[in-house]
Amino acid sequence: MIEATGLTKSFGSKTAVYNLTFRVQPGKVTGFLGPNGAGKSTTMRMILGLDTPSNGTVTIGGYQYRQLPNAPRQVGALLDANAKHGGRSARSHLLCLAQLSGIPARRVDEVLDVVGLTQVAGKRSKGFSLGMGQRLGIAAALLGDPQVLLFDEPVNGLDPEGIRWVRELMRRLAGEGRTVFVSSHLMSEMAQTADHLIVIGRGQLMADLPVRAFIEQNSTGFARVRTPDGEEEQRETLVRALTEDGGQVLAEPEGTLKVTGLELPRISELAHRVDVRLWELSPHHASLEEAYMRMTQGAVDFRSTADQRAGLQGPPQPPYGGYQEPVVGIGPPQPGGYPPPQPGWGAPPPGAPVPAGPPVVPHQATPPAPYRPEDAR
Ligand SMILES: Nc1ncnc2c1ncn2[C@@H]1O[C@H](COP(=O)(O)OP(=O)(O)OP(=O)(O)O)[C@@H](O)[C@H]1O
Repeated sequence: MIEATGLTKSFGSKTAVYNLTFRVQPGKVTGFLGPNGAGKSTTMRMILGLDTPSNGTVTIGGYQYRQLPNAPRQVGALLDANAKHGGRSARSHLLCLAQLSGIPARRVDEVLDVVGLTQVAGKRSKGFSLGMGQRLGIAAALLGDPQVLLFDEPVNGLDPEGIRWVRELMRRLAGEGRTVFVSSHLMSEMAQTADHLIVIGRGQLMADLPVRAFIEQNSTGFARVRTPDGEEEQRETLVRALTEDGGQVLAEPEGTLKVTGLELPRISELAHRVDVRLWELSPHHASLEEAYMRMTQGAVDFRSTADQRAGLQGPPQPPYGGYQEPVVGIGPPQPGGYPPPQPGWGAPPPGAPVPAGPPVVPHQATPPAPYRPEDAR
């Protein structure tokens, strides 16, 4: 198990990680998520003794990494796939690492096989693609057959087949009872890989919970409704009834309606009342990606703006301005697609985990601007 308590790291006046407390349990894949610059790599480096915490502690199996007996046999990590001598072949790179850690040389061929690099084992790694480099980094992490594994963005540069392979590998390693801690930006990937999530923003803990609970607590449910095709009047009648009853209705390109703010039985009742037949009425949840975006929106360090093009003339427009997602509701259609979020719609629902607030413990480090739920609106 990995255990962090009050973990803090400052670089000069920059606080990269602030007061992080969490546990990473064995037998599970724990996803470590956060926007760019959130502090994921810094945290992983502190776990591995590569950075010294400014405050707090982090241990693996009760020991700080540097105190761990025979650490390379207990902990394997992929931090930076480029951290290798490009002039060496994949095999000799791994052989060097094995020798340094007292690992038998035959293990090198085993891990090359596991990551699918046997055929290029004699080639210099500087000619490797990003994906091959990632595979070599994963091979190095597996060398000591460790019980604890840390992977920083392991699917970076991998093609879909490679991504699936990493996913299966992580699941298999956790299934063998190992502790697997993996950072990623890809929520969709984590949804399929992780059992548990630790989410940070601006170095602070924002969520620590099972994937399923994360989705349930952070996603706004919605109903998808379909009225008989070609019966526009029926559809308009239903939209009016739903919006008058407090629902928000969005037309989807496939002809269905996305309804929020009303329970399914209520939608059914209203449809019955206005005599509209339904071809579909189904419950849905926002994806993990949507929940994550909403949670971390206020803690993003890097934001893009629309390209103003310095007054340059834009490319020619299609004659009718291109496709715009229609907005259904009473009144004239609004420009720009979806209407603005309503109060309580798109914001974290009641009961959602409250992100780490202002510090309670006096501290030398300057906390980063605390995340405020209103930032996400
Ligand atoms: N050695 C360093 N010196 C100064 N600042 C640093 C150092 N290492 C990290 N930082 C800063 O700390 C913050 C956290 O960086 P970190 O790399 O841990 O984030 P991350 O979540 O891993 O980001 P990414 O997903 O983009 O890799 C960033 O603002 C970064 O610029």
